[in-house]
Amino acid sequence: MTSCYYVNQWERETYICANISLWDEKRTCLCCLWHLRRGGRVRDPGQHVKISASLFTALLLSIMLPEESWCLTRSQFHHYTFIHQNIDKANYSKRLLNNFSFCVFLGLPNSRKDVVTVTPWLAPVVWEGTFDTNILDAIYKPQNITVATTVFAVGKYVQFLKDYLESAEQYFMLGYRVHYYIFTDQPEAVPTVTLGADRRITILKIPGSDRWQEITLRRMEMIMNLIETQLVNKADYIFCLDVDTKFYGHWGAETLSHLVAAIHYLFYTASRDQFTYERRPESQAYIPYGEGDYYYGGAMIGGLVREVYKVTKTCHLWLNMDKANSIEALWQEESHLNKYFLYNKPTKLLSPEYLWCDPFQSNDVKIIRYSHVWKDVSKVRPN
Ligand SMILES: CC(=O)N[C@H]1[C@@H](OP(=O)(O)OP(=O)(O)OC[C@H]2O[C@@H](n3ccc(=O)[nH]c3=O)[C@H](O)[C@@H]2O)O[C@H](CO)[C@H](O)[C@@H]1O
Ligand SMILES: [Mn+2]
Repeated sequence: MTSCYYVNQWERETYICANISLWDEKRTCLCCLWHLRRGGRVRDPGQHVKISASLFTALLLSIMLPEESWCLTRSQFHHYTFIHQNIDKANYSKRLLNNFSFCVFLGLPNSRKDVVTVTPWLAPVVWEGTFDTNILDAIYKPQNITVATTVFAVGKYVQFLKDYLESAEQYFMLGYRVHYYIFTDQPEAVPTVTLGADRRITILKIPGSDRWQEITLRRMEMIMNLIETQLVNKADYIFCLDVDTKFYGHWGAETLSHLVAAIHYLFYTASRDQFTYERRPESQAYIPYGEGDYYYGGAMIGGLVREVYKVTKTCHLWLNMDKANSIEALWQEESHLNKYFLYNKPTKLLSPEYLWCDPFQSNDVKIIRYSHVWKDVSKVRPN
């Protein structure tokens, strides 16, 4: 057993990281090790603080930790996530809630051996088989949270709304308070969908556009404004989603975290130099070859409202800077999001189960939860 423990103030999150064997030998926090291995510098080494042995031992014992790498994220918001299979559920969460104001995320290297379930910075990657809905619901439901979602349906994309909404009513955050915000140039075309208890829709009228790139780009600014004017203190979490999509399976509390990104279905096995990042240094979205963690899809951004606010504000700023320099990133705001997530690591990643595309198939993806429907772009896009 290790006798070495640090609280690592790294990126804006606080992690407690431990890997029993690595720590015994090297006395180095895993996050830093990862940076060192990649030729980078250790960030803020002065901020590594030892926590008390008794707290650490209590944590280890209380969660019956397997001797593997794991990570805890401290939360000022007092929410707790625990993902593990072999524990006495009720007893566990009670003990944890009583003893620690920690939000525990366990990337479970053992639960799925065929896919990557934890990132190099020790954020979990959510796959089927890595979480327990009963535990998560027991933790989140009493907190009475509100989950906002935004979706844009401009021009011919209003045709996707019906399936999007009806399927979300079947699978998305069931049992939680959900507030859909629909941005559209045709409020009258929003279909009437029967909503479950505690779920509602707000329609926001926005101008149309004759460039699809413009529509997708403008989302950042509009979501930022929505958060500023309507969501602060009204919603806890937010998911910003594409409309040309459908839910096919459970999407629940396992997706909640500070900052959540989804791995793009085309790139989850690709190497970083194959990622379609923006490669022109003139753009604010520029990521050089040799850098990058994952390629994230632009069709899903999630997390605490205040975290997503920062994403949209930063991307909006970068988009404006690019515009002033007459450059548009290769994949519009998706390119900027990828840049943002490179320097502000998501605290949770959703596997491609949560951002799939209908015609594709994969052995790793045991269940498709949310997917792009096939669209003939020449028929639905204005240009
Ligand atoms: C899987 C995935 O991550 N998809 C991303 C990808 O292509 P996509 O092909 O998925 O982009 P898209 O055509 O679906 O456009 C993104 C979204 O903008 C809205 N819209 C777009 C056009 C229009 O005429 N009306 C309208 O309402 C709509 O909500 C749509 O879902 O790249 C885009 C930017 O280049 C976005 O980052 C998408 O999220
Ligand atoms: Mn789309």
